[in-house]
Order: sequence, then C-alpha cells, then structure tokens
Amino acid sequence: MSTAVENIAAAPEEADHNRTERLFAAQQSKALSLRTSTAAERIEKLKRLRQAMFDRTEQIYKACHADFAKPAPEVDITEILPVVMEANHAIRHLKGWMKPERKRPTLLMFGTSAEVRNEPKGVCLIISPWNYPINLSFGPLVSALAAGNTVILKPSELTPHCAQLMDEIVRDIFDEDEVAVVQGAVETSQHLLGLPFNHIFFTGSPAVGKIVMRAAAENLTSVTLELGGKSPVIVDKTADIANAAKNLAWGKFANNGQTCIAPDYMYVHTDIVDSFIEAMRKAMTKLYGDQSRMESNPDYCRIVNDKHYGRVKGLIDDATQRGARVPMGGVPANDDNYIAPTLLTDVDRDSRVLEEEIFGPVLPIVPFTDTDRIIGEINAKPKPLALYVFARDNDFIEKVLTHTSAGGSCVNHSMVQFLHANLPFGGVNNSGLGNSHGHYGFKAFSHERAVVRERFSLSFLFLPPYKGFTRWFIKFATRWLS
Ligand SMILES: NC(=O)c1ccc[n+]([C@@H]2O[C@H](COP(=O)([O-])OP(=O)(O)OC[C@H]3O[C@@H](n4cnc5c(N)ncnc54)[C@H](O)[C@@H]3O)[C@@H](O)[C@H]2O)c1
Repeated sequence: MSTAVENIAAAPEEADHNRTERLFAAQQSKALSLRTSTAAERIEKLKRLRQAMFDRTEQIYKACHADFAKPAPEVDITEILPVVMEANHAIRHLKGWMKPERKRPTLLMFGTSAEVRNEPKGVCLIISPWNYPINLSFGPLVSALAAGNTVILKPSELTPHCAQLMDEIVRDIFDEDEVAVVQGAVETSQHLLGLPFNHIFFTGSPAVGKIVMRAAAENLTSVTLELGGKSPVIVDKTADIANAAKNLAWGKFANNGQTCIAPDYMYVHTDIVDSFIEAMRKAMTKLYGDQSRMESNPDYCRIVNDKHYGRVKGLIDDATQRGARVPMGGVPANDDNYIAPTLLTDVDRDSRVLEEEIFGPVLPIVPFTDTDRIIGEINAKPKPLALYVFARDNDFIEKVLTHTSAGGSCVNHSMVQFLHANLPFGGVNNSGLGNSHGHYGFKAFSHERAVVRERFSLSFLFLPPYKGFTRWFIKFATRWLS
C-alpha cells in the first residue's frame, strides 16, 4: 500500500475552487441535520479520530520527519499526545458540556425559567500553521466535532507531507459532508475566507490573523484567533537556576524553537547571568549531548525551510553585527537548515531579535536589576501569548503576574500550560482572540443560546398604555427589582 508520504508529489498547490464550493454546500445541509446529534454520535466520531492517531502513528512520524526532521519522540509528545488527550477529555466530559445550563431567575424575571443551550455553530473553517501541523489541525477538529459542527480544514502548505497525510486520514474516517481537508496555500486560504462560514478557527501569525478577521467581518463570522508574538521570560535572582535552565532549554529548543509559546527573549537578574548561562550549557548537554555533536543528534529537529532558516540566521547576524556575543551555539556552515541552540548576550536594544518573533532556536538574554523597568518594557510591547517567571520569591512572582498581561503563564516552568486540559489556551489582543482546549474549545465552536420560558412573570405590567399603575410599576421595578 502506498502511503501519503510517498504520494506527496500528487498534492495540488492550490485547491480546485469548484470542489471547495461543493463541499461547503454539502456541509451546510449536513450541519442542519447535525443540530440534533447526540453525545454518543459525536463521541463515536472522536473515537474514530483518536484511533487514527494510533493506527497511523508510523505515517505521522514519517510525515513530520519528511517535513522538518522532527524526531519521533517529539512527535509523540507534541503532535499525537495532545490530540489524543483532547479527544479523551472531550469523550469523558461531552455529555455534561452538552447539557443545557439552568439559570436562576433574577428578581425582575421572577416567574420565568431559563437556560443556556450550547448549540453547534454550523459549518466551521479551521486554518492551521506548519509548526505543529497535526496537533494544531486535529486538536481544534476535536472541539469542533464535540460541539456538533461540520468542518473544512486547511492545513499549512509548508508541511506538505503532514497535510497530505491528514487529507488521507480524514477521507478514510469521515464523510466529506462532515469533515474535509482542502489543501493549498494563500490563494486557497483566501478563497475559503470568502465563504460564509459560521465560525473560523485560525492559528498562525498576527499579520495573517488580521487578514482573517477582516475577511470574517464581511460575513460577520465569529473567529477564534490563536496567534503568536514575543513571549518573555523573567528569571529572578531567587530562582532555582538549574531548574530554570532545564525547563527553559526544553521549552525553547524543542521543535527547534518553532513554537508559538516558546520563550522568546529572557530577562535574567544581573547577579545570576553568568551562572545561568553555565547552567543552560549543562542543561543543553544533558538534553542534546555535546555541542560539537548536536547536529547529528536525531532528537534535535530542523528549521522548516530555507526561507525561515535565512530569517533566523539574519536575526543572529543582525544582533552580532550590533555587538551581541554568542556564549553558546551559532550558525555552522551546513545545507540542512541546522542552527545550533544559540544564546545571545550584550544584545543591542534595537536589534531585530528583540523586536520580531524569533520562532527559532535563539534565545537573547537581557540582564536586569530593576523589576519595574522590565515590567514597563513588557507592557510597552503587544500583549504576549505566554509569559514565564522563574523565582522562589512569591511576592516577586505575584508582582510580575498582576502587573503584566499575557495569554497564559507558567511559574517555574515553560510551555506546560498547553498540556493542561482544564485551562483555557489562547492569547490576548495581538496574541489572539478567544480560547481553545477542553471545555473552552467546545465553547469556541458552540453558540450559547439563551432561552427563557414564561410561566407567571410580571412582565405584562410593563405593557402600554403607560399611565397610572403601569407608570408607577416601571419606576418601582427600576428602583427595587433591577
Ligand atoms: N497561538 C497558537 O496556538 C499558535 C500556534 C502555532 C503557531 N502560532 C503562530 O503562527 C505563526 C507561525 O505559523 P505560520 O508561519 O504557519 O503562520 P501563517 O500565519 O503564515 O500561516 C498560517 C496559515 O494561514 C495561511 N495563510 C498564510 N498567509 C495567508 C494570507 N495572506 N491569507 C490567508 N491565509 C494565509 C497559511 O496557508 C497557513 O495555513 C507564528 O506567529 C506562531 O506564533 C500560534
């Protein structure tokens, strides 16, 4: 049997618009019948998707490796596990999530009963990025299906082997009027954005997020935007340095730093900068072996393509030309998009590496002594997707958390907020809009419909003619019943 990985040459560059429109129309009518779908029916679909993750594990490894040399254990942790976890969580809780939530009447609404019903939004579009191609496509798909929707999924064209494999998986386990993959690049994406979807779930850069939101506005389509940006780290002098280095080395260099919530730049208290760099060196050697042999370590993946390799190398070059030092890593001559795990110090404040989202294995270190000053600097930038703080001093931690804003945070760790199924995952302003994961993901793909049932309320007393008792009652209600 030929696999998706072998078939990749057949993948179209842009989708056939006629097929896309046929799919959309078919899904519109299917979505109507799915309004009455039961928890058991939805759970059966989630189980199919979960099973595919196990049945296709070897193909997923191959596709991720072909796209950016992603190591199999990292595929397990960051592609397969999150999808299986999302599915398991939804399967466990879906019945409860689907139940209408009863609401107690307020004084003014005495004599009514009320509930919030979570109804499916309808036909949903999921547009995903390349950096966790399977996870960030099938994760939202779990939430969309749990909420009873139909879905068109547009994966990234930059990870074509994964896109082709997902197309094959979806064709295998779903009817296309329920779930379909539409492959293609920018033109395909923009054509899809012109259709009147009921919800768009987009994961990608803030720049494209704005394009998506503008297109959605044309149809007043609701959006969830999972975006990116520069996620700061603060390492206080009270931090457990070895622990901070270990957790940051993993958080930063897993997936080669191509993670939306990767630590982007780091404030380290001046008193501990030298020992922190030494601890990072040790932590990296422990995780990925000796620096000189890291290039051949199969656990260390690659930059996705030449364009991004050139971009990340350009950030390092710009910083070093402005006087930055490279205490660890750098860019050896090579032809396979390898950049060593790199630390930068003495970085000029105007360097591009401190301005643009790095999205690669480069970590600039900025020493600090004045906490208020760095809080001010963080608040002067667009709100980040993640902010990490390492300290033993609880007052310090509390100060950082209360005086900054971020999509999510970890204290004394990095990245693990993504794996907590009971927490919302999302950004704020420039880093995103709305949430995903677990119950929050289910809500993103549901419309919360308010339903009031009249029994014996006093609302008839508001009806005209507005004279005598009615006038008195309106004033009474405004003062005492509102
Ligand atoms: N918040 C999150 O959960 C999350 C997760 C992963 C990545 N990200 C962010 O995504 C970015 C990296 O991913 P990327 O490079 O794939 O992002 P991207 O925005 O370039 O592309 C994302 C998707 O949008 C499509 N697209 C690209 N240009 C488009 C256009 N002009 N019009 C319509 N569609 C277009 C692409 O085909 C792709 O499917 C980073 O900024 C990262 O922080 C965020």
